[in-house]
Order: sequence, then structure tokens, then C-alpha cells
Amino acid sequence: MRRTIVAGNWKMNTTPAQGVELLEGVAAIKGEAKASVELIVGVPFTHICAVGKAAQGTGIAIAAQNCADHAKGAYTGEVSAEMLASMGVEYVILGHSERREYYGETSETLNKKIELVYQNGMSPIYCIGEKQQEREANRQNEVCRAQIQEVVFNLTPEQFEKLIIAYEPVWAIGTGLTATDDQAQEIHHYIRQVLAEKFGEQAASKCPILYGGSCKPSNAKGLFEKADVDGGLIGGASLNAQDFVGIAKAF
Ligand SMILES: O=C[C@H](O)COP(=O)(O)O
Repeated sequence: MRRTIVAGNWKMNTTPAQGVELLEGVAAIKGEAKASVELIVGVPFTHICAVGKAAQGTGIAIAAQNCADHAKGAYTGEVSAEMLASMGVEYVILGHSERREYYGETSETLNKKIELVYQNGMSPIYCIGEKQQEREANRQNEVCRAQIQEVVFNLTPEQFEKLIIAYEPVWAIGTGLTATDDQAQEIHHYIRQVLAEKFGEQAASKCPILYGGSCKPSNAKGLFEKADVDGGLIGGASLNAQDFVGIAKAF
């Protein structure tokens, strides 16, 4: 039995006070979803203290949206994995397409970040996914394979056990376009096969693979019913408590 997870990625939205309000809104109605569905909120660095405090005792876990690729030192403006862990952060979203695209994040930096996340006792939510032109050229499998091989294949079996993967087709992020249920299943299944090549069928069968890209309450059910879709990484719809919990209720 695999974990089922609905994780929000608030991106660069809300003030800390608005974030606390949002968290409290989610906590108030999360009981409408099955208790087995794990809820995570990926908040801006500035919110970790206040939102983390509000989340205490709710069962909602806190994720950061990035971390530094160095442990400490003269890296002005950066936030280390150790700092995040010391604030009670449990997960770090890494390799999001927006960071790959706008901040030049490469497999090389991601390997360093992922290692620091593990060293500090947290778990990565590692994002992969193809761009529109890559999908049009039917290269989605090749792109996802490379993103896995260059980073995930460097993990130890013990590290892999804690990994969450988020498949996010770039063409579906914030665009209103969603992969069809069958498209999502097809590539999630492929991703699991690639993971099995390195870590074995059994370990791969336990890895949660989330779908991300314009997921909302109205389309979550069809996606989550697919055998290899274990939840979602939710952007826009995670900024509304009803929608976020509505997605969790799709399980
Ligand atoms: O991390 C979340 C994804 O980028 C999805 O964003 P979206 O739900 O707004 O399309």
C-alpha cells in the first residue's frame, strides 16, 4: 500500500498572516478528506515560523520550496537545509520547473541540494516533467528518464525510500491544461519502471509519484483513480482551503 499525498505549493503568494489564515482554513476542514491522505503545504521561507506554528497538532506537514546548495557560509540570501530542518520543515520541493527555468537550476545543483536535505533529516519532493515542445515531439519519457537518472539514481536505497516524486508537465502548470488521466497514468507508470531499474520493483512500487499541473477538485478524482498516481502537487488551487481539501477528498 503506497502513501497518498496532496501537497500544496504556494509559490510566491500570500503574506505570512494570509498564510496562517489559509493553513487554519485547511486545518478546519481537512477532516472531510480521508485521514489516510497526507497533507503538506509548501510555503515561502518567510512563512515557515508562523505557518509552522499554526500547523502544530493539525497533522499538516510543512515543506520549503527550495534550499541552498551549500551547507553554510558566505552565500548571501540563501537558506540552508539545516536552517529549514531546525524550524520543523519536513519536506523540501526541489527541481520545480520554475526553478529550472528561471534560476538555472541544474542536475548538478540539485544533487547537492538533495544530499543536504537528506543529511538534515528531511525528505525531498523532486519535480520532473517535460516542456510543451518536448511533449509535441513525444520526448516526455526521455526527458523524465534523464531527470531521474541524473539525480535520483545517485541516491542510496535508504534515501530513495523517503523520496517523493512529482511529475509536472510544464505545459500544464498554471495554464488550465491538464494531462488526461490516461496520459498521467502512462507516464507515471513509465517513471516507476525507470525507478525499478535502479532500486528494484519492490522499492519502486512504494515510491509516491504525485501529479502536478492545473489539478483541481473537478479533475482530481479521475487522475487519482489511476493506478500509479498517488496524489498531487498543487499550485493555484492550494491557495484556497476549499479547493485544496476538495482535491484531497478526491481520494
Ligand atoms: O507545484 C505546482 C505546480 O507547478 C502546479 O501548479 P498549478 O496547479 O498552478 O498548475
